[in-house]
Amino acid sequence: MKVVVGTRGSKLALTQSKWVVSQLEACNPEVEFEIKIIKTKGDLIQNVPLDKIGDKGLFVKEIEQQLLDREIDLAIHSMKDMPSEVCKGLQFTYTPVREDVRDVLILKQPINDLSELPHGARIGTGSKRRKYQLLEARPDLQIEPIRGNIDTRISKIETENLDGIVLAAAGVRRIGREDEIGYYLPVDVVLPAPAQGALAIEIRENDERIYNLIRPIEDMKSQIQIEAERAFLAGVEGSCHLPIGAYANLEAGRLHLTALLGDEEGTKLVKQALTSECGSIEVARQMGYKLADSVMEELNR
Ligand SMILES: NCc1[nH]cc(CCC(=O)O)c1CC(=O)O
Repeated sequence: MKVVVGTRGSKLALTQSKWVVSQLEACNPEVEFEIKIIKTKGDLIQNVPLDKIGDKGLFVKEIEQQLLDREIDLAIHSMKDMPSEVCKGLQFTYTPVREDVRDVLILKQPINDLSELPHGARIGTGSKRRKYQLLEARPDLQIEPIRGNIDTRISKIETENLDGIVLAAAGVRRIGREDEIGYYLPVDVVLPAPAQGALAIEIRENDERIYNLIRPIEDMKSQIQIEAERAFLAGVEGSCHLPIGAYANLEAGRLHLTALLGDEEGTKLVKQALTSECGSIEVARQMGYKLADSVMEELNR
């Protein structure tokens, strides 16, 4: 039996897809997996700032269409890049175990505390979530907009003479550049994006044949956390135009969900947390929606 796996062609996408495929091969020795690279619209307009193109589906639509058309059998994405609404006719399986959720600074000189960054340091990021939270901790920083894949962004430290840039730890580690991480931003300083560090395996709805190949690498704990974070995202109808963060941690049957929402200009950032007994995805989702309502209420007060 042959199974075709669709992925974007960026170094990060390919590395993580190869990692998932090697896990799947180990559990399904009788199956031949083939990786198929699919170009998306998002790959073709690398120079446009992300908040100008808005639509999150940009990096996934072509891949989802090939799933629906049976050109591929499963697709692997960064869950963080997936729109909160799942594509009709498709479903996510329970994600494989999640990487480090934190954001990091890539710096010329590593630091041990955010206060060690020079006054007025120039930090590159195109994300409002990262920008406004960093400015809350260090109002003197000069945030410069940057885009591109991870290698491109890191190279901008030199070419645009920056002191550093912000990236997700997960991506930096996956492409093997974690030596260059200069500081791990604690989640209580910069709350990560919903589902940061998590992968999504997408299949056709009710495709039991393919789902059965994936079941052995599912991770229920990651899934509960991610469902709570993505329910928050769906609840605030998250777009790339607003700073949105969410991080859920499941410990001893209790889910701690922290979430952040701000306005477009960053004049107001609301952060709230909720803790509850949680043993199922349904409860996790309800917590996400509940926190979304409460955060929106405070933002619009
Ligand atoms: N938006 C691009 C993107 N999608 C997923 C990751 C990193 C890996 C992850 O969070 O799973 C990145 C790069 C980044 O934000 O630094």
